[in-house]
Amino acid sequence: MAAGLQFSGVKTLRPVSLRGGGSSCCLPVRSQRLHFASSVASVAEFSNASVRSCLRSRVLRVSCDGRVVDVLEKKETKNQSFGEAENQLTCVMKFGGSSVASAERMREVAELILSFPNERPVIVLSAMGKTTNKLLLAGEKAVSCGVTNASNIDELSFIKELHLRTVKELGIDKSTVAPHLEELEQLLKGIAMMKELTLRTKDYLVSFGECMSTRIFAAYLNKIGVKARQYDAFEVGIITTDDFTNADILEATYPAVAKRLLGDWDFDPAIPIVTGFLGKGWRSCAVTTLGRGGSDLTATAIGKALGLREIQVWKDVDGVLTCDPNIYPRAEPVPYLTFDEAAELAYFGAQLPSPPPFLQVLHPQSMRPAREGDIPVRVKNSYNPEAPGTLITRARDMSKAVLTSIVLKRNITMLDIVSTRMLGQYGFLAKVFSIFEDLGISVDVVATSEVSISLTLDPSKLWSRELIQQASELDHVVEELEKVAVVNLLQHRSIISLIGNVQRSSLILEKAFSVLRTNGVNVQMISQGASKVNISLVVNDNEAEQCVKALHSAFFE
Ligand SMILES: Nc1ncnc2c1ncn2[C@@H]1O[C@H](COP(=O)(O)OP(=O)(O)O)[C@@H](O)[C@H]1O
Ligand SMILES: N[C@@H](CC(=O)OP(=O)(O)O)C(=O)O
Repeated sequence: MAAGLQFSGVKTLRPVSLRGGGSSCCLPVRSQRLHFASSVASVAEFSNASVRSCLRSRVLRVSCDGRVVDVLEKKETKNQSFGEAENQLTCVMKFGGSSVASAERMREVAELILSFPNERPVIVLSAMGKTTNKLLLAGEKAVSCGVTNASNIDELSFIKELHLRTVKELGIDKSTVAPHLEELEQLLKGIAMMKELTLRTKDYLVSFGECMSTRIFAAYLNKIGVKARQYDAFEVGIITTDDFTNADILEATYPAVAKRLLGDWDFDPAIPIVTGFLGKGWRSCAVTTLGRGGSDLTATAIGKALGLREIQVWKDVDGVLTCDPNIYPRAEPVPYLTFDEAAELAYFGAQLPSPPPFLQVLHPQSMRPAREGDIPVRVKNSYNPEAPGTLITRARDMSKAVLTSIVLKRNITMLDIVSTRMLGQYGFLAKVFSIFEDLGISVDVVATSEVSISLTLDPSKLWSRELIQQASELDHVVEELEKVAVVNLLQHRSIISLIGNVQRSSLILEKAFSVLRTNGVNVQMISQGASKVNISLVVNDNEAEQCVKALHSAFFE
């Protein structure tokens, strides 16, 4: 089991009074910590100021067998802006790759953080600029370039140059990243020698991006007199499944992260600078990643773990927009969203991770921890902090809401499955879905009649596999389905998701179909999910962009 799951056995010398849920009790802190580990609700109790002030006393570190290892005194901290130890961590601020792409951007981000003197944030960072894409490309080249050429891979030179230039321009020590760059080169040589890049190695390879950006930023904050402490997510308690390149965060993460970050903050306050995107596989103990764009999920998971007031995700756009600005530049910011709307938007907005560019506004799973912890998420523009951005909360005034956003998911595989009537209706549906379950493939959009099912396959589960494996898996699905049905595999389809107030579905559909008819587009499948915020339409890939533009004009302009 991963080390982050274990409790280190930190306890205070005296009992504390803990109030929460209307009752109060008096227990040694060790018991409280074990108690809060078993319940997320108790994390909020742990954040309680009265508990904290008691915790900031002398602390015993004890070994697993109960021996006292050392006694720690809380240090007095002279901290420029985040000074008083009574002050607690207030929010998460996550900055994506575009926000920390250069030394200049890092300076601006530091200024931006300091422009909120009342906040004591946990900072989550992605890799600088396009570092993740470059690392993946370097890994792919290493497979076939030969050991002697591995050091000369263009992408490696680019990454070295970017990081060394950044530390130089920020006036911090080269040693902040030099050992990582050295190890990265060795890793690429290893890949070249093995002529193989496994998913596990891929995750280790890309982790260098976040490991370096956070070290640079923490060193820079310390240099300008703002006390900061760097954390690697895989050391801090982000525990995941072992699904390399697309891992899920496990429940054990929340108490583990709270224990580590709150414990350190209580003991010696310094702004935590945490690597986004990364985790630690609970069985393998190896570095995992949460899927492309996964730093958003790191941010919301930390927000939930610490029971913080707000989670801010800072992007290069003025918030969540009415559609992808790369498809239609006249897209406009959406001021308010519910978690449900944002989750659907993020899920159906997820793009193929390769080839680059790879642009999605929010990680598809990122709303889950925020919704579970009921913590507002604010999407802001780090290039334009004045813009109000988008506020995502549990509920919002829907009385005037019709359509909120239009989302396009391209390159989808659709299956038309018509029963051969060998099975009854129940047996047919059950058989079809059991085939998907057995093969570990999830389904996105479904429409059924008595004897047929049309569905689209969730590409994110397929993306994490090698291309050749994807093709053989699709063949396998079709082969299995053909035992009970006539199957038509349709590729190059797109899902257009209309996110909004589905209470007004007739109005939305009337308008949408009028636009599609005018544009001569035939919808091949339609589904209104139980979520009540999303109507999905499937069209041909080559018609999809034109449809999104026309729908945007009709609904928003
Ligand atoms: N509906 C949408 N609203 C806002 N941005 C979107 C949307 N759909 C796609 N995008 C793209 O997502 C990008 C997200 O911003 P970015 O700064 O790249 O985030 P991060 O660095 O956190 O991944 C935008 O630049 C934009 O191109
Ligand atoms: N660096 C990772 C994780 C991430 O979240 O990045 P960004 O916040 O720049 O999308 C990626 O590119 O996928």
